[in-house]
Amino acid sequence: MKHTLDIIPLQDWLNTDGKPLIIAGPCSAETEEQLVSTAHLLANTGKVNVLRAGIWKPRTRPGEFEGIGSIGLEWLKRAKAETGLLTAIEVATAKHVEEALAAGVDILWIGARSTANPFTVQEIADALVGVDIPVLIKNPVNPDISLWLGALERINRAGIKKIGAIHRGFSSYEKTAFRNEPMWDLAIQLKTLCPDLPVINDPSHICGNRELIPYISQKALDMDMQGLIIESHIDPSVAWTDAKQQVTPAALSELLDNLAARQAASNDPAFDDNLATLRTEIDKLDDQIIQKIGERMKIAEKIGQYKRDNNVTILQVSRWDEILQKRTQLAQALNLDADFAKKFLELVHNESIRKQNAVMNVQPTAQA
Ligand SMILES: C=C(O[C@@H]1C=C(C(=O)O)C=C[C@H]1O)C(=O)O
Repeated sequence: MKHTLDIIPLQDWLNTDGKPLIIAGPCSAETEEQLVSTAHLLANTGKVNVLRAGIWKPRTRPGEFEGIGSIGLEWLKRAKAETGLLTAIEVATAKHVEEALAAGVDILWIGARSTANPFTVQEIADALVGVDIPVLIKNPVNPDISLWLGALERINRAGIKKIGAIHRGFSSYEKTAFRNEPMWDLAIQLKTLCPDLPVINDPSHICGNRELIPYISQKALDMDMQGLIIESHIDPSVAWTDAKQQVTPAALSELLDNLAARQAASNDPAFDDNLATLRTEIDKLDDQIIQKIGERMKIAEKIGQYKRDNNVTILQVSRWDEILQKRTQLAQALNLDADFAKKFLELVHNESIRKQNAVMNVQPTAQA
């Protein structure tokens, strides 16, 4: 099902010359000198559209640096006046919104912790009624697409049509190479539900370290995302926050140069022809896969009838183990990922069990 947000497309409110939107700047505004000099270096690359800076920082523990506060807005004004860069900051309360608007900030974003809290998002939405300013909404910390959509809807209902989403990854219990798990499938779901919604990737917060940023940035462009927000500091080694994930403006410039720009479509007719031929093959194979799965389920149902007539359990662990082992081996021999093969087989097995259960046992309807 498609989602109906009333959106003004990104290219109608921000000209990026057909290139991805690049937002860059320090995690936190620390001093006037740090912010303004970083802004100049970023502007001089000619590759940055918007200067970002954290003014109020949501920190996990008290006692850490919680942002420089309102004075930082004056520094941002100066950076904008001197470089011509647009400016963007995070807002988390109605007061932040008021101050940001009064300071002439160009773009607001809502942070991941705020997106997770509908009261906060509503407070921000109420403060934005009657205002024409672009608002970007980061995914909530927890992998819940409804919360992300809900926040987009709240802001949209306040009359903000210049909206976008920022994919910054999700908290996960498992420790991986990433600070926040990308869980690309959620960003893909959002793009599928809201095809007109610009989605921007935040590789800095996904990675938590400089080294992985180029890889994630390229993947984001390959996922047809419209831009990148990357933390950049004049001297990351002395940054007051997120030191490990910030890059110098020079490193950012190099990183952007090395990204392969991709288009959503090609205008080469030969490419289109070849793609169409290959897609026909995929269509045929998909049809066969679904047909074969249908046939397999019919046999499982037949087995269910036998089991019912002979009072044999549905689940047969040793048979299932054997299938899992043999088919995963086959999958690997065919260059398929073992994990993928396992997940696929598990899905099929669960459905086979559901089908047999339907044959063998009548499920009572729950009383209202
Ligand atoms: C179909 C059967 O029942 C279950 C489903 C299986 C399957 O779908 O392959 C395998 C083992 C059982 O857990 C069976 O016993 O063969």
